[in-house]
Amino acid sequence: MSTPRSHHPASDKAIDTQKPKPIIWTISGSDCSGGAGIAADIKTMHSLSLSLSLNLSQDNVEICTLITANTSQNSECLIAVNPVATEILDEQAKLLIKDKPPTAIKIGLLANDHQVNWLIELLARLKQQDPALITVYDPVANASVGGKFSQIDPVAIQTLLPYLDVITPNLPELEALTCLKTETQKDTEKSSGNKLEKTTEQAALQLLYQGVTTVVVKGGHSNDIGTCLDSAYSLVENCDPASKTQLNTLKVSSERINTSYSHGSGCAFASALTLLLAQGYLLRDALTLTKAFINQGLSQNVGKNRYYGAFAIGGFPTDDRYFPDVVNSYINLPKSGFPSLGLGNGIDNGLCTDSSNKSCKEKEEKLGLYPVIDSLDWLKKLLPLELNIIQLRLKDLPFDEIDRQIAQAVKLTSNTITRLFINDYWQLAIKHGAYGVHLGQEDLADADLKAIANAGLRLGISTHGCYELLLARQLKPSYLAIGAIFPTVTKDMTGQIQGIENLRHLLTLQQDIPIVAIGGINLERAKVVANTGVDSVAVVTAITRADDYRKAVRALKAICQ
Ligand SMILES: Cc1ncc(COP(=O)(O)OP(=O)(O)O)c(N)n1
Ligand SMILES: Cc1nc(C(=O)O)sc1CCOP(=O)(O)O
Ligand SMILES: [Mg+2]
Repeated sequence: MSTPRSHHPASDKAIDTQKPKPIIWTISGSDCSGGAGIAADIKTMHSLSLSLSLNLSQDNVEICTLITANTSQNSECLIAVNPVATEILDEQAKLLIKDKPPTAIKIGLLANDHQVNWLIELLARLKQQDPALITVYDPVANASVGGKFSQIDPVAIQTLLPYLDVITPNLPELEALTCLKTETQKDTEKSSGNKLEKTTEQAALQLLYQGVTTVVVKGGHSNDIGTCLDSAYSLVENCDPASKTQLNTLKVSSERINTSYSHGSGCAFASALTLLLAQGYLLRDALTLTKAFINQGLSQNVGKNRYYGAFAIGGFPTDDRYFPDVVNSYINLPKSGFPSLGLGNGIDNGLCTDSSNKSCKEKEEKLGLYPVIDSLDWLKKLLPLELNIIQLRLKDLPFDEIDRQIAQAVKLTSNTITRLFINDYWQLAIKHGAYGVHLGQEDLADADLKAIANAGLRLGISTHGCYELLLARQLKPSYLAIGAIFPTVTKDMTGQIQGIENLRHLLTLQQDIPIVAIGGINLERAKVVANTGVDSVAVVTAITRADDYRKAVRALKAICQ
């Protein structure tokens, strides 16, 4: 799982036909009451996969089951675990390897050390055959109704860790795995959130050093009665050779949902995460969507007063209210956000000082076509074509030359209807009084957003998937760009191709911020992109490599307005 897959679940059929269905093995226990274990795994993965495709016609997953134990439990107690012999599990695995080799394996209840040792051998073999195999382990230890599922020696689990891509403990499970005290609801003395995060991080680091690639800690058992924070920790290679690795942390937080109907939510969490990773989502997006899926399920049962109700398994989450906040402490948030682009609702764009210019006074509804260009020559060619917005994206030039070109570009666009956005160089955009700045996610951490807002400049931000979109929308930018919609020759976007269906999903999270779609959009694809309802379509090569750029602009403009 270490490298993201280049395909995406929701890619446009025109460019991405006949992808093989992922095959997911679930190695978990059976819960005779049907709320958790293998039943929850199968329901979660089929339900998510079916509704992932907006036309609801494709169940894009094959699920195979290896049952580790036949448990006797109901909503009140766990009576027996009844492990299945490893000989039987091995017989099943051998049959499946020939017939249905796994894309991903979701592991739940392991009933004893024999099963752990059998699994280690199996995963070692499978990972050797297919290094891209995704393995996710939900370390089920205690039943939510009380009672223990297994008495596995923690040392056996440590030996399993190097074969796992993701482990998904809750806080008590993290404590049991690491012998480090985090903070659970059993603690009498409430300590600060900061301290909890530090000790959780330490415990996660211990597991990472033992060989698992990512630790996803579920915060459902924390002392915090107001919020529930889930975090994903992984070690990444550091560019600085002095410190070889650094800890990468993703945090998503939601208001706590109080319901007693959460039986099976841990299994559903790990199954959703596995399915989404197998479908090609990056970890950050799979985590965010899984959290939204869990919030959606927990919310279904709030206020209900039934005798028994397991976690409610729904479809792919699209309702904004279930999506978590992305927690970031590094971005300096300006309070009131950034000025709007003056679009829609008959608002004057405020750009033109020449009151006799008719087109200046027109009230615009849509941003429309958004050329992204790399020279003043292109700017001069495009300005007469009366575009609402153009971006100057200068790369690989000496700083002085960039300074000069930005100054010149601002001059050229003054007294025109064209909004000039400057890519990357926010200080120069402020210095020369450009209309706006476009920043990527990597640029955000280094930019002084307050200075950009105080100077009255508009801000556009690139996003690639729901995690980045949620993060960026907190900044209340003037527009959000979503990319890359299709593969593009202009820039390496491997692993970040959104496709049309995912673009549609992301549009449900826009919160009235104008959306620009970018990446691999040509004349043919512009129609389907515009039909999603985006406010603007940004292109590079569809114009700069067109046989006749004027014709291309006219045609694209007509589609995008
Ligand atoms: C409209 C629009 N969307 C996305 C980008 C990409 O910006 P960024 O991620 O900062 O990458 P570079 O353009 O700097 O390579 C964009 N420029 N414009
Ligand atoms: C500059 C850029 N940013 C992208 C993103 O997804 O953030 S895609 C992209 C390249 C767009 O070029 P073309 O129209 O030639 O495909
Ligand atoms: Mg950039």
